Formats: sequence, C-alpha cells, structure tokens
Amino acid sequence: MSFDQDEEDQYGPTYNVGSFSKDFGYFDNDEVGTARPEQKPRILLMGLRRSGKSSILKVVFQKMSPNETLFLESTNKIVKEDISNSSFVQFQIWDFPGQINFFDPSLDLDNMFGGCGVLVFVIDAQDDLTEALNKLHITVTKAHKINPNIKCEVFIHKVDGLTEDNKMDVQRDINQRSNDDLQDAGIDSIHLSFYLTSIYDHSIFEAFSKVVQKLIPQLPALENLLNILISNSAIEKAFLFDVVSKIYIATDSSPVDMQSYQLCCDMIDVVIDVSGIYGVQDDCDSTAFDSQSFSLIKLNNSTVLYLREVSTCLALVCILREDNFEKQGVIDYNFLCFRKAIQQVFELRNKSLASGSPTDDAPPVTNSDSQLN
Ligand SMILES: Nc1nc2c(ncn2[C@@H]2O[C@H](COP(=O)(O)OP(=O)(O)OP(=O)(O)O)[C@@H](O)[C@H]2O)c(=O)[nH]1
Repeated sequence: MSFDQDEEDQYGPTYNVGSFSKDFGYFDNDEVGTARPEQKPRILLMGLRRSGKSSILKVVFQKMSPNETLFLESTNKIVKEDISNSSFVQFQIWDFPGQINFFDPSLDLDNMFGGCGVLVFVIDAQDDLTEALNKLHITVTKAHKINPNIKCEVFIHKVDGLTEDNKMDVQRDINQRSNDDLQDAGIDSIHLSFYLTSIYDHSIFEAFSKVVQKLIPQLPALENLLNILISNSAIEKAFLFDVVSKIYIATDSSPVDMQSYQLCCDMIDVVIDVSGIYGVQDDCDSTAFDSQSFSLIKLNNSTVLYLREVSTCLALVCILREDNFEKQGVIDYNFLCFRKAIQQVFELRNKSLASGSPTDDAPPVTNSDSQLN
C-alpha cells in the first residue's frame, strides 16, 4: 500500500478515502453492492461561511489532519463527494458554499432537498449565534417544505474552544432559540437533533456516525445482532466500524461513552498502520488480511480490545474483561454466527439495490445460532 499519493490524487474525486485504500486488499469486494449515484442517499452540509463544513468533510472522509484545514479556501460551488466504503456505507455528501442564498431563482431547491436523507447544519459555536440561527431557521423550513422526510441535524461546531460549562450553555441556548423560532412560525413537525462537535477530537466522528446511521434502514437488525452477540459472549461493548472513515455504523444498545469509542478508533489506527507497514509484500498478490484476520490488544486495566474483520471495510471491535476472554472459543464461534447473519443482511440490501426498490426488510433475527455462554 502506498501512502505517498500526491495532493491531487489525495483529494481529487477518485480518491479512495482514508489510509485504508481498497487496493490494500484487506477485504474482497464481492459483497459490495454498489449503488448507482442517483440511488445513494444524500447528506447536505450547510451553514454560514467559515463554520467548518469543508473541514468536517475533509477530516472525516479524506483523512486530512485538523491543522491542515486552517489553509482551506472558501467553497464557492457545491462540492459533491461520493462515499462508497462498504455495502452499508454508501452515500453522497454535498458541501455547500456558506454564502448560498435560498432566494436566488437559479437555485433548484426541489432537486437540492428532494430525495435528500439528512441535512447537517453546522454552527460555529465560537461565533455570534444570531445570524447562524436565522440561517438555520430558513434552511430547515425550506428543506422541510420540499421534503418532509428530511432529517435535520445541527452540529454545534468548534467546541474545542469552549469550557465544559460553556458547551452546555451554548447547546441549551441554541436548542431553545431554534425550537422557539420554529414554534413561533407554527411549525412543530421539524425535529432538530444537536451534537457538540470539533475536528480536534473524536466528537466529529461520533456525530457523523449517528448521522450515517440514519441512512441505514437495516440499523435495527444490526443493533439486534450486536445485542445478541454481546449478551452471549460476555462482551461489554461492541461497535461495527467502517474502518476507512472510523465511523461506527451500529453498536449494541448499551450507552456509548466517548472513551470506549476513542479506544476502538485508536485500535483501528494501530491495526491499519501495522498492516500498512508489515502486511502487504511488494509485487505480490497476497493480501494483508483475510477472513481469519483479527487483532487483540490487552490493556493494563484487565480489559481486552478484540477486532475481527466482518466484510468489505467493516470490522467488529469489542471491549471485554480479560477474564471473560478466557472463553475465546465461544466468542469466536458466536462471531462466526454474527458474521453469517450480517452477510444475510448484506445480501438482502444488495438484492433491493439491484431491483431498485429500497426496503426496510431485514432477515428475522434470532439468537438460536449463538452459543450460550
Ligand atoms: N477551532 C476549530 N476550528 C475549526 C474547526 N473546524 C473547522 N475549523 C476552522 O474553521 C475555518 C473554516 O473552515 P472551513 O471548513 O473552510 O469552513 P466552511 O464552512 O467550509 O467555509 P465556506 O467554504 O466559506 O462556507 C478553518 O480555518 C478551519 O481550520 C473546529 O472543530 N475547531
């Protein structure tokens, strides 16, 4: 695998996001049911100028380091980014220029908002909020009028510059004012979700994980499978990761704490880096990983991090107590059942993509396959 791609290669439209390129050979691509661009769900990134939209896109999906975003130029036209990392992670992101004017007659709002899955509105928490809140109100009301199914997510961004108390105050303020504006306008059918984000920590990855999950109709089936896996394997927490972007597409239903998520992200970094250096031999067709690949890290607090490859660019990362890992055979057997079930969900999704009809169907999930502990 080569890390020395030139700039153009790195950020051009054909760039395969992340240090984890497909030619790495981690996975075989047979399972990727690639959707046509027009079939892909769409995420719109909107907000005032300099609020941080392009930085978010570059940091999460193009592995730009946060410091490099200081040199980003203003976006002056809509930038469309195709994300096709795995069967579940397929969507388009449209990055809008901050100065977009919804009253400009040349703008095709129907095309912009119609058929769009999620609208992410970015607010710079370190800037004056009034203008941002006005723009948020105009944007969500227009979007909702055209597409009542659109999900509206608000990133309260650049919170790295705020103290913990300040963060809470700003979130409460934005939540209150934006909902008051909607109520004053007599609109109560728009639900806004709020996230505190920064590109300088994992918060932006966590927030984007939740946004992407809203585009995955099979999410309840994935969560159910993870619940069954952890309860039968004495696992504390399990994430299903898209290893390219490090967003998690599903987790079990126990609450996510930031520290566990960061630990799992760091583990993926370690695995990718070590594999990138030692995994692939030059001029050789052999791949760094195959379906038997796994990684195990023991921490000095009697906790184990366990990573197993699931399918194309998807990995299961679990956190469990060292004592419980003594029954690794049971965990591995349960994992194989889990992977088989995930593949069935994949197949169903691919079938629905091929027929062009989106479906919420997922195979019935039972825990009869999993071996009880
Ligand atoms: N402190 C801090 N700065 C950030 C963060 N995200 C982005 N920035 C900075 O904000 C500035 C503007 O970022 P851009 O990504 O260009 O903003 P934009 O919303 O795309 O701007 P337009 O293209 O003009 O609409 C850059 O200098 C970034 O480094 C963050 O989480 N924290």
